[in-house]
Amino acid sequence: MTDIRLQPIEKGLSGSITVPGDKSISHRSIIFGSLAKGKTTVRHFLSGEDCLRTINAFRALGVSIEQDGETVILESEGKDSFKEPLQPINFGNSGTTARLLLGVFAALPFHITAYGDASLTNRPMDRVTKPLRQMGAKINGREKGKYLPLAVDGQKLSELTYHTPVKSAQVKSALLLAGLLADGETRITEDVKTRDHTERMLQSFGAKIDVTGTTVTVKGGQQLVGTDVYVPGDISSAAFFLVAACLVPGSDITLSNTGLNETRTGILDVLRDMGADMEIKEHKIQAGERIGDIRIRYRSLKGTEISGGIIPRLIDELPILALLATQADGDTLIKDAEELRFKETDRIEAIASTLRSFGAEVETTPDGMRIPGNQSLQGASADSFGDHRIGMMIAIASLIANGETILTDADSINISYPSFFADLRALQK
Ligand SMILES: O=C(O)C1=C[C@@H](OP(=O)(O)O)[C@@H](O)[C@H](O)C1
Ligand SMILES: C=C(OP(=O)(O)O)C(=O)O
Repeated sequence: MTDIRLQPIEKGLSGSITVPGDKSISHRSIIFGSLAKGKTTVRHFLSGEDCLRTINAFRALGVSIEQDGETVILESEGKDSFKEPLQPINFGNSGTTARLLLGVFAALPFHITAYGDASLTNRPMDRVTKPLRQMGAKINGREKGKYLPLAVDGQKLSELTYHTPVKSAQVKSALLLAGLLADGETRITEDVKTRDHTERMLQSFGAKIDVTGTTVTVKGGQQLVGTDVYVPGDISSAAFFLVAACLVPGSDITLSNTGLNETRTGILDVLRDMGADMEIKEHKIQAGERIGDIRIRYRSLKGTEISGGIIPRLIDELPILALLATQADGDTLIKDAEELRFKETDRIEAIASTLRSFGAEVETTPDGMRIPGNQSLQGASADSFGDHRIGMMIAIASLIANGETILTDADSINISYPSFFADLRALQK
């Protein structure tokens, strides 16, 4: 476990970078490329630990996957060419790998055991195992299949019509994947629209789906066809530098080729609402995903309320937005974000204890927190708790805290952003 010593910076961030590929889209490119027949070439793939778990799982099923840095080439004959893995599959720290692959494994004619690290072993899987069982899936594990490790006895699944009670793109995606491999027509409805990369990528791999409001319908038995995927920069990674630019006076940075899918751009709406000085140049659509450059310059911001339908559009950005809130003018209130309690850590508690270790005041609630603004931060010794987003939040806090900060367990950042410190240094030149 690496500890890193960090100092406040004296001048604003400047320059332009492209952050690594989107984590959600990178996972899906491997899943769909493996299920497809033919060759799939993925460019600007995120080589973070989570996405490598997804690659390893499909290699264990016999798919040929070659990775050369940010380029991944898959050659597959589709699911009928998969073979039964002889060893348990390790999902590591990755909730997305676990939930989405349970949807796939449930429909394959194999016995597969899967496990994860200590954090993932405590995250709920029944949000997918319950509806998958309604389709006929046979999945067994602790507490009636609530937690990993899980043993899946793949079956021919039947169609499902389901209104999901959790605001989760992982649940929706797991069920759409199972539906694609099942008989009949599967129809998933959610209360609030969550990220829709699965829907977009299914179509770019040649599947026909119907999206009406917040209901997605997929017919089973459609064969996907390999294609080329360019993965946009991950807005959830860009978020750390968007906020850094709003924290450090004099900053003027551009994050080029960033994903602008509107199910992910809640942070841009919040920054605008807080008064940020931001310009967006949208320039292309790749495989159904919008991409553009975001230029942001320092300006002092005001507090806001973040609640309701915007929450799924910025769920992973709440740690870094909470840090920003400590520096805004006025209070910030975060509500309806109970899903934060089911991430790599209980992020409501992890955010609050991290900000408190920097000397800030935070009041937590069951579904969010209230953060007063205009607080001064003191350098701290702060642990990432093994949570990559908390680790990066600590690193950005150190830029404006008085004195030295020691980030312990910095390695967790490799989960989603292995080049984080290199990119931060590039913006400090
Ligand atoms: O579908 C995905 O790729 C993801 C969905 C979100 O999780 P939930 O579906 O649990 O909200 C998000 O927090 C996670 O980082 C990635
Ligand atoms: C919650 C996250 O990921 P996952 O659920 O895939 O572990 C995240 O990246 O913040």
